[in-house]
Amino acid sequence: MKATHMLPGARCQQLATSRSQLRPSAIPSPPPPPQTLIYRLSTQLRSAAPRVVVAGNDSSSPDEEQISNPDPHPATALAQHRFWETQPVRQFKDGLGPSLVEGPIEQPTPVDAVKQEPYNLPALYEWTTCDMDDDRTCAEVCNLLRDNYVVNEASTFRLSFSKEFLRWALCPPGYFKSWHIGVRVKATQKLVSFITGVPSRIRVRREVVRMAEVNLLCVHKKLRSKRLAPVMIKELTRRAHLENVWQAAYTGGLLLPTPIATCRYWHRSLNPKKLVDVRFYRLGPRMTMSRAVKLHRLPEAIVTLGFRKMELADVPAITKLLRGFLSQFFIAADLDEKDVEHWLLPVENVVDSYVVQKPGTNELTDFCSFYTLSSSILNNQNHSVLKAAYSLYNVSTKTPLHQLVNDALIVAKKEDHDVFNALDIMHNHAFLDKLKFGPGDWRRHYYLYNYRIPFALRSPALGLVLL
Ligand SMILES: CCCCCCCCCCCCCC(=O)SCCNC(=O)CCNC(=O)[C@H](O)C(C)(C)COP(=O)(O)OP(=O)(O)OC[C@H]1O[C@@H](n2cnc3c(N)ncnc32)[C@H](O)[C@@H]1OP(=O)(O)O
Repeated sequence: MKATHMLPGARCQQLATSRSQLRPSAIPSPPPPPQTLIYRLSTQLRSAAPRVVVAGNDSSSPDEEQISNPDPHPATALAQHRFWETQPVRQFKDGLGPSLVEGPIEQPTPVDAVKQEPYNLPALYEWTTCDMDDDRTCAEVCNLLRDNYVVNEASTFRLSFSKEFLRWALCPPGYFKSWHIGVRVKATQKLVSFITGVPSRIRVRREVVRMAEVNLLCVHKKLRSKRLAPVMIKELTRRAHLENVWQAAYTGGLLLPTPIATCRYWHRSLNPKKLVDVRFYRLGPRMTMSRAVKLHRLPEAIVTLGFRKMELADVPAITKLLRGFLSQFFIAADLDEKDVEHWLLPVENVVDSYVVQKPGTNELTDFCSFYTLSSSILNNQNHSVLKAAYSLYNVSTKTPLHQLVNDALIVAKKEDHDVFNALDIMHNHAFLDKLKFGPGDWRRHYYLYNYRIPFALRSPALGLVLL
């Protein structure tokens, strides 16, 4: 699970938004519209309640019509990548098709053959392992990210991580401290770069693969474009290999070789007035503030009988519900009870989960969850923080999905979130329009490292939220 992220893969996309009634203004200009299979298929898909999720079907080989669709990322149109062209990832020039083998690209070596020494850094810098339990180190990481992590193009918002959030995101069951990697200036000990991985199990089709979920890659603004990022990535890769982990999952807004799927953030305004004030939204020509407020008004009380906050005792039932739900996606998180306890049990201002308990019984029928991540609002006199909720996993077996998520919107609003974000993955497309989410401008690419999927997946094929 993760992220990047949400978030954070290129998190700026979370900050960009448009909607027919509320239009973006100074928010990032969209990348060129992808003339892609993914895009066309996901559009078609909205009308066609998908159960499955390969760009085509769920049989082991996609049919002719599906594989003859154009490659979403034809090699001729794309930039060269000095670093990525050397890595075990599907290259743009490989194209797509059944002749390519699905699965690991490189085979593992014995762990004792893995390079034992860290990669070289320029002489002024040194490696550090960031102990997130240590308050001072954790604060240093927060500060590095606060000043240097993802901003939107107009530089009006920057993602802002609390210590609690970082500990939740970086210390799941079985995590490796050695995967929380920093670089310091030797002379001053200032932290200037960071990258993290957390261990996870991800099922791709029928294979459950141990992976690192990589996130929070950050290089200090003054050290950009000096090829430090590839060294950070190689060092994390080396440390993952030392733990016998040979695959990774990550997301980002940058187009690199080669996404397994591309999805988009949708935004549901909870506090339209503030969102307009801080220029997250711009009112469309036929929209007034009072109409926008009215349009986005939510009921005061939740609608679903038996809707309540998740508790520790719910973990086994929720794990079962979630595993059943996730089994239908081509690629999905493989979560056990320990994972569910860590990732989904509520932590104030970090993660919220709600269950629906059938009245008069112990049966849990439905589940919804979101995490909280704020952004600093730069250069605004009235507001300094934008509080956003990000949809995690929503499972409905009895309550209609849109009703369940509407109740999540109501509780998120009560907890002072300004906006509720959701990716168009899993079954989310089924509630986005209905609940007045608007599509954001930026896309988020999902990647696998050292694992080839030889066809394009539609975003509803993804049963995996990376932070
Ligand atoms: C088995 C285990 C494996 C584990 C590893 C799995 C892979 C994990 C991969 C990491 C997943 C991270 C997930 C997240 O955290 S996504 C969030 C990324 N962070 C930000 O956007 C924060 C603000 N930006 C920065 O701090 C810097 O601009 C960063 C650090 C992003 C690049 O620094 P800088 O701008 O100074 O560049 P450079 O001169 O050092 O290096 C240039 C090279 O780096 C490639 N580059 C640039 N950005 C990214 C990116 N987001 N993913 C992968 N590669 C990236 C770029 O294409 C080029 O290579 P090539 O195009 O020439 O080939």
